[in-house]
Amino acid sequence: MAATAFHQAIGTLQSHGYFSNSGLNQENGIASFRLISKGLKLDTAMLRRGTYCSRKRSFSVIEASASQTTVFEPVSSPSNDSTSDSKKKSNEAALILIRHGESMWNEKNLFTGCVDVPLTRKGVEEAIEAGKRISNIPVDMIYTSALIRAQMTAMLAMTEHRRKKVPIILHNESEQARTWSQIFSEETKKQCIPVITAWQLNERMYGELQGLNKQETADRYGKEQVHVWRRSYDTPPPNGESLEMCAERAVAYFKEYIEPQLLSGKNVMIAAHGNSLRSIIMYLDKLTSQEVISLELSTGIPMLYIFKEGSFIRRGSPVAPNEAGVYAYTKRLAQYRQKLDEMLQS
Ligand SMILES: O=C(O)[C@H](O)COP(=O)(O)O
Repeated sequence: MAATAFHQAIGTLQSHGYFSNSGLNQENGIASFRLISKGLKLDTAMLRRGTYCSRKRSFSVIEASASQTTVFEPVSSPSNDSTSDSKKKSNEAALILIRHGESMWNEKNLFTGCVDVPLTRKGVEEAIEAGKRISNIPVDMIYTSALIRAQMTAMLAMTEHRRKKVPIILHNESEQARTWSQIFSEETKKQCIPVITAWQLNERMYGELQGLNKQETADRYGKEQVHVWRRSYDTPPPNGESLEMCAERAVAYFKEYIEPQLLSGKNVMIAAHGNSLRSIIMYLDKLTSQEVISLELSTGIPMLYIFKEGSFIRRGSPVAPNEAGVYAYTKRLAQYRQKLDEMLQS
């Protein structure tokens, strides 16, 4: 039955000119075809037999691909529901930065860098505690590195958010990943927060120090030399990245992809790493290469910035979900908190 319906759907699409002459190549129940739709040449879409049999669903798959949308458009929170461009420019937006919770190699005091290690139980608890602290602050989009310790931190923190939107990691690594992760309910999409993973936000690559014990390394090379490798701006560890080299990818990504979202009024959380975040904070706070040496970030502590008219105002770390100070920072945060209270009391 599914096969027949599948062929009917494909036939319908074919009759509407959705296919080029390449036709269909059906193996193992997978039909791969080139789509020519609405003048847009679409990448080959992979459809699994029986999943997209209904004609409507096939069109929705194509429309989604045609518009090249991500899985869903982030819905702006009450605090920034303005639409006109001029209002967007005056929008405030909250930016939350959070270094991942304690990792298993933090616990062992090993240099980690780009090695993909998970959180410890303490790191999980730190992430949940961080979520409590930001539970009343609006989050419309989440960016994490490609490393699991940052992704775990973001997802665990959001379990504590009072808005109860569902963070969903976007999969754009292939057309199939994009197609197979489609959401077919507009209402459900509104209850989701897109999570974008970016290697550019990965921890600085620690080169030949990765996996070495930090104390043993200091004993071997000297405390001063290790401090220079760990905290200086332009001195890389052996065959690794300096903070400057890390900034060249992390800050560039922030400026190109994250800052435009803030400018449009989207509230953003970034879950990343000690050094990739140091490089971003150096940009936000306009620190010199001398000042950044003393910048240290603890694991799992959220930091709040308010982005307004192109400037970043550092607001420190909310120490509690009901900390009055957090909501005194801007009217919009106070309004959002009030709407949350009303929504949860109704
Ligand atoms: O990569 C690591 O080892 C940690 O994430 C940060 O290490 P650091 O505090 O030595 O920069």
